[in-house]
Amino acid sequence: MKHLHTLGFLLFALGLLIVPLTASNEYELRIFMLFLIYGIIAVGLNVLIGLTGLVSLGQAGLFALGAYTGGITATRFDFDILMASLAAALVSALFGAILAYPTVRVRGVYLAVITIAFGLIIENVAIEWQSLTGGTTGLSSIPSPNLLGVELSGYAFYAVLAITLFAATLLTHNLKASRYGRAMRASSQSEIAARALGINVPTLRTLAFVIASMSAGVAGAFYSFLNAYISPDIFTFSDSIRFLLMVILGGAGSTFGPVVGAYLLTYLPEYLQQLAAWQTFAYGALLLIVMFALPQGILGTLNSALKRWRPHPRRSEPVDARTVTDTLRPSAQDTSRAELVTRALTVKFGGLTALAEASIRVKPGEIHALIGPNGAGKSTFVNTISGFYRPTSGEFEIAGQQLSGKRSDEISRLGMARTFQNTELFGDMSVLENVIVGCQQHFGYGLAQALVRSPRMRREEREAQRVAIALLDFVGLAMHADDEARFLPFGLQRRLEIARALATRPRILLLDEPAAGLTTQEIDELATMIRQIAALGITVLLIEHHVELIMAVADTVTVLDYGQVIASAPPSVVQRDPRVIEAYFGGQGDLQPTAKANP
Ligand SMILES: Nc1ncnc2c1ncn2[C@@H]1O[C@H](COP(=O)(O)OP(=O)(O)OP(=O)(O)O)[C@@H](O)[C@H]1O
Repeated sequence: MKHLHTLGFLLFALGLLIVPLTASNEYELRIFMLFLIYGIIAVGLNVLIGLTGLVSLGQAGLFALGAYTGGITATRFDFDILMASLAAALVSALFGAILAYPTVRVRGVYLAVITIAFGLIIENVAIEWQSLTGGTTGLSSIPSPNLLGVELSGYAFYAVLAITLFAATLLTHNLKASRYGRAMRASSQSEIAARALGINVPTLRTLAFVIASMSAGVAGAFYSFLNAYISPDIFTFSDSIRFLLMVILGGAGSTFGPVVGAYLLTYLPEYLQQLAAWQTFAYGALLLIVMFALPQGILGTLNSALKRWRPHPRRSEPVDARTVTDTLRPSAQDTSRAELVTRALTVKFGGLTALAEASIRVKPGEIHALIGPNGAGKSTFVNTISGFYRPTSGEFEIAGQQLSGKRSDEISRLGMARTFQNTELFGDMSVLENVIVGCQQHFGYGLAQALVRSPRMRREEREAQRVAIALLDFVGLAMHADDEARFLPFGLQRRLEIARALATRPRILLLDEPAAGLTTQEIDELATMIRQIAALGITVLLIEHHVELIMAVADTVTVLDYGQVIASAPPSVVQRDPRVIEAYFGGQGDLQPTAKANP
């Protein structure tokens, strides 16, 4: 795929060089320049839609903001094209960040409505703020573009647009292949898993909004120079839909998809002009047909076909067995740092007390099982100490460090990793990528380094790959490294979740019902793996119903009933504790491995 992308960029550059030469008149060149401007919007919007999975129907508003900022700064302050587009980028980025704020709370259709409202507000402000925008008459006499005092002729302006689109495509391609793009894709597939791996999802979404807004803003400034005139009716809601369609039609998430989409949706209306009254109908019908036939968009479908057609790469790199130990041990070596203590932890849901003053001490380096009948509060306990629920009262800490009140991503970065009762993998990503997302919190490279693929970025990515392969080998999945995670059998998906959690280099690993749905042989293998993990110095908190597994591996068992801790002792003691037997069997039977623990 890497070589295909290089070839793609070469062909793209060649196309951008050759096409303007084929333009026989100024009109044709202008249409091509319009495509470049739309391409810049679509490429930026692709970061939002294709990577984070969020939808904006307000891009025309941001495009207008950029156009007015560019037009006003050029006419009033004599800004050249560089300064005007920088100003437009800044203003739109600011509005993009504001627009991103609600995304922390809402998604899906609500987010779409908010972005529509934003677009409409901008359109109306452009109409009403006459002294600045010229109202419905618009802003005319925008000077022809100049760069550092040199006027840009038709072809020179074309070159500026072409270079910008090429650079935007390259930068977003680099972003996609970096920790940022990977984290964006991960958070769109499972937000809770992303948070549990230390990813700050709201910040990431804000970044995607800002990138999409900046590119719309810059495109807007270019547009004001190309048109020399702007008015509110140029930036309508239907333009927002067109920009969205460019991304979806071309292939959301693919590198060149938005460029192809922008090309088609710039030229299609032109070609369809001959159909006179049928133009809009034909336009809509064509779009419908393409979307039905190619739901992943043109390049998205092509990419999938290529993946199927190409022989599946198998990793043959030798796995360095020491890597797992080297990676995991340093973080867990100082075992005193791996103690988890909760004090009178209480969680109430309305009138229901799910967890009642639960005080539990998980000693460093031990395998500590948390059991209890259905509804006892185990999941509530796990979700609270991993930062997904806020405790009503009480506190908890790792190695003396207070964690109550911290977010799930912060808790993950402080050394607590978890798996989920219902596996939460990033299904569309490869098995290897899933584990690399886990490694990411130890990366040091920043956004600028990601955008230019700096040597540090490449070094850290290579190192993460090495660690991820070693971890996959550890859980017996190395040969599946390049498979898509969703195609793994269930038992292997559970192992992948463990490898991914280990990639964060945790001090404490929470395993939430890891044996659920596994065969007897898989459970035996899981027991061995849990012991190996504990041997590395990592404290394991195991929430489980499977009594055999608990008796086989646990050093201590804590029993919850109606949210209260009713016992905490070695397994042999707990299984004879009358209170535990009462909780499970109403006073009859005993908690032997053959007994069913989850009635
Ligand atoms: N988000 C929530 N809102 C309201 N009530 C909840 C919520 N989560 C859990 N509960 C309630 O809290 C109690 C404890 O539930 P919890 O899921 O923690 O138990 P559990 O021990 O994990 O059960 P299971 O073994 O079935 O997973 C239950 O009565 C449950 O209905």
